[in-house]
Amino acid sequence: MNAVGTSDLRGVLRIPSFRKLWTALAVSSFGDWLGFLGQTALAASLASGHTYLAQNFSVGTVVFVRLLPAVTLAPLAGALADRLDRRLTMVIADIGRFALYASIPIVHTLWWLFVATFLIETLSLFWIPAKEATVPNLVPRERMGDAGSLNLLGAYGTAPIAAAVFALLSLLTGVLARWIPLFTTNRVDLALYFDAVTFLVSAATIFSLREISTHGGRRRTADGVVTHPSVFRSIVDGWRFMGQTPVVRGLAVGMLGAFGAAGVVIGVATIYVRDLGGGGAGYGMLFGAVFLGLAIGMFTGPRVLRGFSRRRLFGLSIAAAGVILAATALVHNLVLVVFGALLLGCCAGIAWVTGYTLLGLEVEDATRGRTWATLQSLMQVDILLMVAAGPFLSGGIGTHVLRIGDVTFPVNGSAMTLLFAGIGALVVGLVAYRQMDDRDVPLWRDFIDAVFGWHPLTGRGVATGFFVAFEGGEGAGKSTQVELLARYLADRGYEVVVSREPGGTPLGHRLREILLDPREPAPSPRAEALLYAADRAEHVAKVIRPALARGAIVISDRYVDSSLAYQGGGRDLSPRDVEQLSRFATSGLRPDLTVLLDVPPDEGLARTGRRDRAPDRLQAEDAAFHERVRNVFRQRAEADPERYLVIDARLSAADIHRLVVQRILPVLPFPPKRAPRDPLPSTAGGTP
Ligand SMILES: Nc1ncnc2c1ncn2[C@@H]1O[C@H](COP(=O)(O)OP(=O)(O)OP(=O)(O)O)[C@@H](O)[C@H]1O
Ligand SMILES: Cc1cn([C@H]2C[C@H](O)[C@@H](COP(=O)(O)O)O2)c(=O)[nH]c1=O
Repeated sequence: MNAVGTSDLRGVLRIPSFRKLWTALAVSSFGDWLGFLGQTALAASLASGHTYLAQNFSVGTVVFVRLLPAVTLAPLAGALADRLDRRLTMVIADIGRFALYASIPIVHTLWWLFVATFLIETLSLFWIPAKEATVPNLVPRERMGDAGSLNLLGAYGTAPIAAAVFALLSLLTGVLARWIPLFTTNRVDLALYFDAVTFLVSAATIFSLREISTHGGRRRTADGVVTHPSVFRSIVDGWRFMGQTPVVRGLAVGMLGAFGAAGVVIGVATIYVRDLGGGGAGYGMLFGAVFLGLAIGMFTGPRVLRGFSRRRLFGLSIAAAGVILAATALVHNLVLVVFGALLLGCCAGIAWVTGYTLLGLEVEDATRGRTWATLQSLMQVDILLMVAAGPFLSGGIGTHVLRIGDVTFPVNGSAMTLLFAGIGALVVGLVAYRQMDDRDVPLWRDFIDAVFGWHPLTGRGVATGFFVAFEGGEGAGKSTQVELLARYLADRGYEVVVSREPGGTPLGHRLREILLDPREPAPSPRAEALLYAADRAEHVAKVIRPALARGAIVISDRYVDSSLAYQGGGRDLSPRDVEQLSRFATSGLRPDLTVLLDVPPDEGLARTGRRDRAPDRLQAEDAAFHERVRNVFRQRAEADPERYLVIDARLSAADIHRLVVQRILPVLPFPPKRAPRDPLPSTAGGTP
């Protein structure tokens, strides 16, 4: 899976498991769009003998019941999806949707159409979070942006195809009706049967995908026992998790703000174009420009700004969309407005694909489904409210003329509403930016680095670097492997910075003595956690971030996971407290890869015992302590396989080194700055 080298979308599709999942997504999204067209057409046709109002009402009711499950049941479905076997959930949801779609033309009544539509959408609520939570398990971390773009293509690019197929099937039905009387009475039956089959195809594709994780948000206690939190507990956790994690909070604020503004735009766009003197064509052009901009933003934005911090990009693109929307609202010229709509769509596209990618990368596997579902339901309520509120506000403001001297300016409610929406998006974007900012590098420098690949003052390359942490119990062989890897990469021309915790800085060196020297008075567990955090804060600020900003590879002997394992597991402090402390110390900096050297504690301790110095404070802890430490390390790695490489540390040092090199080489995001000292060995990871 890691061997995908190029950055194009086809590269992601070369990952067989992701290709299958994507095929299922595209087929079932196609089915969704086709189903929407079929359901609304059938609703109109079943009410065709009634008044014009009744026909509208029945179509409106279908749309309403389609949205209802997402608004009311999404968090519950997300929480359940995290607890269920993902593959089975998707297969059952697809088979259910097949049966329900096929039943609609058979039962052929309005009430069953409503009930079946509700049930179909409820099943989709289980399918979507299971799929969302699966993607990061199949795609390497650095390809998540491409995977997000492809998923969007699968989800929305199938809409026009579905519309074309629907039109073709309607024509075909017209022809068939000459011979088969069944098709005379109803012209959408064939489309609905065809649609049902698409879900069977999706079910079969998912069924063959063995790589999908079968676990959900199961919790393990320190001794490895699996426990199941209640559904209620899962939902409460999901809400609390969203509120307490700055990145997810920033994501939620940004997405809700952006969708709210989009809802307002959708609500008042028709009136706005009419106010500008445009007709249907102008309206079409405006929407075409937004969608074209969205596509451009989604596909080119993440590539052009590849080195730019995703967290920064998310808030900034929303803020930029807000500025463009507000400026567009003040321009009374349809051509300029269409141009503004293109730029607006571009920023919205970047924001969407970045937010989607961040959700996959920053939210833990166990809570990803529920976070996504909670966000989705909030966004749907948000957009519905705003679509309704937009025209209401616009109508309330009415139309006025502003006179300054001899010059007059039309002040219309629609434009004012767009102006407010733009200002709202700007504020929300800036709030999200502040919540999520993860870099000390000034924004302008980050931007120039990302766009041009160099910095005009320093002449150095893109400020991304690569960060590897080695973790494991006592005597696992971390220092040995850090040294081997550093030498290997430096020989290949990379700038490598080797460091360790505690003790990677002068301050850290003094803290290390206090923390580990058994002659020093033992700090209380909380004080110990704070001292490790202080060491880390200094290490990140003075060593790691500056090196990454230069584009170096940083290799650290221990990092955050050691605190979670030793203080959170060994000392039994609250893992959440330790995690928050670490996040504060690192301002969210996470390794690109963590290599966990897993060794039974007695074996590792025996290795350290061969040294001629006395055991330090933590080495001197009892066997149960070290067993808890090992369990936490293993649980963390198990929960996030994309970020971890777990190696049995009982292998020889040379074998371990070869495995590390094999994993790391394909994922390094940049070539070495200078030519290698030796030619590369023919097999990755030549024995040291
Ligand atoms: N794969 C290996 N197999 C056997 N012995 C090893 C292996 N790797 C390292 N060693 C030996 O084990 C001892 C501990 O190695 P090292 O210092 O690299 O581990 P460490 O994880 O950094 O230890 P600590 O946690 O105490 O800092 C050293 O004597 C080293 O030579
Ligand atoms: C970073 C970190 C370390 N520890 C412990 C783990 C080890 O016992 C020592 C470091 O010793 P080493 O020889 O350098 O491996 O410190 C910890 O308890 N918490 C931490 O965050």
